[in-house]
Amino acid sequence: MTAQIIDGTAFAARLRARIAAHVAKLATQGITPGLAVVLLGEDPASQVYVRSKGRMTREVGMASFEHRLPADTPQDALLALIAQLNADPAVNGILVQLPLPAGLDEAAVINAIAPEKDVDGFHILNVGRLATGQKAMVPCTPLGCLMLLRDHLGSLAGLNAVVIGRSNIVGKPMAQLLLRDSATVTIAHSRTSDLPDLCRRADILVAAVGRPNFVTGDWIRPGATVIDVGINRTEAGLVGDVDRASALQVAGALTPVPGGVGPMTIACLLANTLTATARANGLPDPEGLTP
Ligand SMILES: Nc1nc2c(c(=O)[nH]1)N[C@@H](CN(C=O)c1ccc(C(=O)N[C@@H](CCC(=O)O)C(=O)O)cc1)CN2
Repeated sequence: MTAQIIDGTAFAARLRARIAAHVAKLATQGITPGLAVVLLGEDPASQVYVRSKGRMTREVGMASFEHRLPADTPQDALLALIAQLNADPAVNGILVQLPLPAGLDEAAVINAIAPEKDVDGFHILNVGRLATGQKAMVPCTPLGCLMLLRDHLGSLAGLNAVVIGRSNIVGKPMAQLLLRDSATVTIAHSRTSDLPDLCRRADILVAAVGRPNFVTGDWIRPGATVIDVGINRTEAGLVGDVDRASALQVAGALTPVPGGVGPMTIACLLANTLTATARANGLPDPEGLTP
């Protein structure tokens, strides 16, 4: 068997085109969605992501506000900037690029963002809303994975899903979204016993562990849909958490790295910014952009 490659780059481009059409419609009502991105320090990968976010925000017709601060910015100054963005009516979405430099309290920073502008979906209120099935802002990477899964599989109801990784950014919200779609969900992690055997029972396998080529073909149930969230920079270049060559022989479908989940992250950030703008203006949620 040779797995189908799920083309996240193409899907994300179509999603951004739909978002641009929504933004153009809002412009006729005098509304321009605004996204503020805050970057602290000089982490090279974060700089690339923030630059891409700014470019794609402008490409869909939204206003982009970039705030670049030194790595040694005191927490008080960062919280003061967030308070200013919370109060700014031109800003509908606020994102603080992670990871933060050492010494800053990530939870305090995230929870200082107004929940309705928290387009990352990391604020404790949005986490709780997602967990209890209420209207929330949903983290971008898992939302992108869900869109790819629904597009490929249709209904996820009754399918066995295994999520490897329990991070707040990907693993936990991914599990919540799969559960919401009536999959039977197991979250696995470094202490899970007999992980390969557990994975072999999965119709949907999501790998979000941050270890290059961790999941090999012999862990995969024949025909399973495999979502690779890993972005690992190695001497061999950028690789995922899934060993592509062996996985392709067994899986039914696989997201590649690069070009799978990664591009969906920024497209879903724009989707969330549009959703936040619609809600701020008392308009219905744009169709197909929220779970
Ligand atoms: N505040 C946040 N910080 C971080 C998030 C996030 O969602 N919110 N996620 C990641 C980084 N990230 C966006 O910020 C991100 C990662 C990867 C990609 C992407 O397009 N990847 C490409 C490869 C690009 C490359 O060469 O590096 C791909 O997989 O095809 C976009 C955004 C951590 N921080």
